[in-house]
Amino acid sequence: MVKPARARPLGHADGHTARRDGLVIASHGRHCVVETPEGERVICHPRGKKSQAVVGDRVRWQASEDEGTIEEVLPRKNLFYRQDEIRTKSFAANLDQVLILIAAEPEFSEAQLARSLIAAAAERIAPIIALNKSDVVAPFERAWERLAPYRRMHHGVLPLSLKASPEVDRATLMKLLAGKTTLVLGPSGAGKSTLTNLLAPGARASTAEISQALNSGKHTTTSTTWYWVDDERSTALIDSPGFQEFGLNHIEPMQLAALMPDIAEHAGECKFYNCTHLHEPGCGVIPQVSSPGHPGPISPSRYRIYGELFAELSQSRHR
Ligand SMILES: Nc1nc2c(ncn2[C@@H]2O[C@H](COP(=O)(O)OP(=O)(O)OP(=O)(O)O)[C@@H](O)[C@H]2O)c(=O)[nH]1
Ligand SMILES: [Zn+2]
Repeated sequence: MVKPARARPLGHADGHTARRDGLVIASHGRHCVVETPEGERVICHPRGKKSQAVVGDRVRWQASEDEGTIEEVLPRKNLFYRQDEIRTKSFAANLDQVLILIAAEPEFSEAQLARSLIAAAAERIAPIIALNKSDVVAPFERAWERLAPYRRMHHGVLPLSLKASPEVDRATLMKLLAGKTTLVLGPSGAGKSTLTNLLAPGARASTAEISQALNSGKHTTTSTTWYWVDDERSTALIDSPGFQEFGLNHIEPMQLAALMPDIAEHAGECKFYNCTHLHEPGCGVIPQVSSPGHPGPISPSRYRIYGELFAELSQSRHR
């Protein structure tokens, strides 16, 4: 329930109200919803630029009139964001992991998948890749095949069928998610709402309520929302749109190789310490790229994505 906080003086005789702890569970434009340790929800505004908070932030806030003011954003463990030419957009803070949900259909974009993995790696956030709709057999087989390079990486790929085997999938997911804060990302139609409804059945009603409170009835959607999976409030999912446009402008081109595990594995074998792995003689990466008649550990698609991103990030830096 989103309740306005009452402006009651808490503790201080000099008239100041006390600062209280809170967790940001939704944000929209400049205001956000803060949840107290007791589970009360309060609409808050930042005091200034410095107290601009994102979902997942731990904050100190103070009750004012009928709402609240964020006085301080506590230090973040990480901040997951994307950045394009125009703006930086934060997804969420203080994450334990990112669950990237794609599906047999609609066909997923490997470039988008790679980008989100790079963004997670840059913030040292562990990724889980799940491929949904295993019941749609032929498209699933094609998608599973396309994911071969990702299945070989440390995180692997988790097959799901959220519609056909919800109970089995719920149990599998709960083992991975229990006690953690997980950001769920994925293209439209992959099954994000299905997953959220399966794990946090009250989620839809709670979003509707939050959106309404934040927008005072206007028909705009909340951008990012936090859902508790359990009554004890130890396991959380964060739902966020924006998988489609995953700008990585905050990443240096020379950082890229280190953020792609299959390329990083061979990037230490290059002759030049500042090798871009694009054309240099003595490069340790290039000979490892698989080609017809020359199988190798780096898939051509991953290497192509590396090259495209390198060019994109170099260009955006030279403007
Ligand atoms: N065949 C099949 N369909 C599924 C499965 N999981 C979800 N779907 C269907 O896929 C469609 C999209 O699922 P949603 O959960 O709405 O997807 P979403 O990612 O939330 O999509 P947006 O709301 O557009 O972001 C729905 O029609 C679901 O019923 C599955 O395991 N198998
Ligand atoms: Zn190299």
